[in-house]
Amino acid sequence: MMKFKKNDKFEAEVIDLTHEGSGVVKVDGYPFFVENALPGEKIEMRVLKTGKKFGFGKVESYIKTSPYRVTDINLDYLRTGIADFGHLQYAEQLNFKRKQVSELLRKTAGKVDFPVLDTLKSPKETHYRNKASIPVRTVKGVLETGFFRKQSHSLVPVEDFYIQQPEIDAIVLAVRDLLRNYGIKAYNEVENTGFIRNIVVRRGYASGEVMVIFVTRKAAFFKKDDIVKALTAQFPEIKSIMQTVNSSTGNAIFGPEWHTLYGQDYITDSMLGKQYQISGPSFYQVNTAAAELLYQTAIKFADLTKDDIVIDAYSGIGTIGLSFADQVKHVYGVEVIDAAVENARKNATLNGITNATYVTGKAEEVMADWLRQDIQPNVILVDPPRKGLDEAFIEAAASTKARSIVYISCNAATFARDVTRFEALGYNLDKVQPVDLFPQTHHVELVGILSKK
Ligand SMILES: C[S@@+](CC[C@H](N)C(=O)[O-])C[C@H]1O[C@@H](n2cnc3c(N)ncnc32)[C@H](O)[C@@H]1O
Repeated sequence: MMKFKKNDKFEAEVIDLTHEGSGVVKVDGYPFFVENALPGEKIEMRVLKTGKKFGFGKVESYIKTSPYRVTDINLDYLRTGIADFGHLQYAEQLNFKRKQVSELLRKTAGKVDFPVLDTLKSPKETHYRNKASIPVRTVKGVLETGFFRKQSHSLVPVEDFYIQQPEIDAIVLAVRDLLRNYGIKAYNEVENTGFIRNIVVRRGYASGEVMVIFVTRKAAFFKKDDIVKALTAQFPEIKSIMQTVNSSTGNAIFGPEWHTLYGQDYITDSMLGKQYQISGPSFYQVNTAAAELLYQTAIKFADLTKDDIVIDAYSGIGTIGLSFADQVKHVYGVEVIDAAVENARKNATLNGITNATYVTGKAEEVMADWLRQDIQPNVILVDPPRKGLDEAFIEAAASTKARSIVYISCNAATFARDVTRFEALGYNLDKVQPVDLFPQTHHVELVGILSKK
């Protein structure tokens, strides 16, 4: 039985860290999750909330602190989740991520002591993000840009986002000031009123080209021309200003309607020596330099030859397949977002690549079509979103008897689940390499390779 109630205080030892960066304290087997508490620390804790299976606590004071603690972190970064691992030294973040992958492989895939490789570190530990998606709300009567407090929709105003390129922060602030000056109303999600929901800024890591996207509740944009003129005069690196209209009440950022307010509907950046056009709705890895390491690892694992036919499933704008197309016979890509497929086709042309075919559709359906067309891949590379692979996709992929499945994952839990499915269909997990694409945060990225038994 839980013997504590709200506001009780007691001394406790922090024994673990959740995958989202909260410290874990256990009293008679009952866990409390505590923000800003690291394993090995001794704290005086105050109970915030108790539930049936777990509770939440707050550090009142530190009796002993961890040698791995970062002491000068702005606590708003932990509270908002902008950098929910920002209080842990970087080398320990890398260890924690490796252990987490290893633990999920044990729990979900029954792999005891699988030799997960040491996490490859990101070339940049802070200020690495090439994209910001910043909510706009009214706080104390003033239009503000910032980030939501964890598990809430209460906006904490932020000016230095710590993990974003500083050039992006400067543009967000300039947009905020223009919106204030022209009296534009921030979105109110409770009443579904107001105009500006989000400001999205994407900046090419190598090119420095910038796209600004206004996410609005309605199409009619008061003072649009003045805002566009002022912004482009201040930041000549802005090559594209877009508006997307999202009148839904859900959490999705982009709406179905897009308008080009200035310049092109894309920016160009380069990765691994190739040029890529990126449009507003398309996915593009947010940490370019670390993504290059991730792709290089995937390519090394695939051990490609000139005769290989490779499927690049969940291909986005083609950044993976096009980076190795000149080493293989043919690349077949599939991606559900049409604008991204258009980018991928254009990107193939831009880089003089003629042996890559891109199809719009769901990977699980297109994979079955390819089988019917007798396309016989030697290697299948997958890079799905967090929910992982559809069972129909796994069955179709395994039925090709491809030499290897190279699996890039942003969710080690669904990766471990899908590994068990592939293993039941004749594949063996050989290697797993975490690559840190998201320093200072709990997010884990990895590449694994499964070989035909
Ligand atoms: C993690 S991103 C990877 C994109 C690309 N490989 C890259 O590295 O930039 C996952 C991609 O899968 C796409 N996607 C989501 N569900 C899909 C599905 N069922 N079939 C095909 N693509 C899908 C998303 O639009 C997104 O572009």
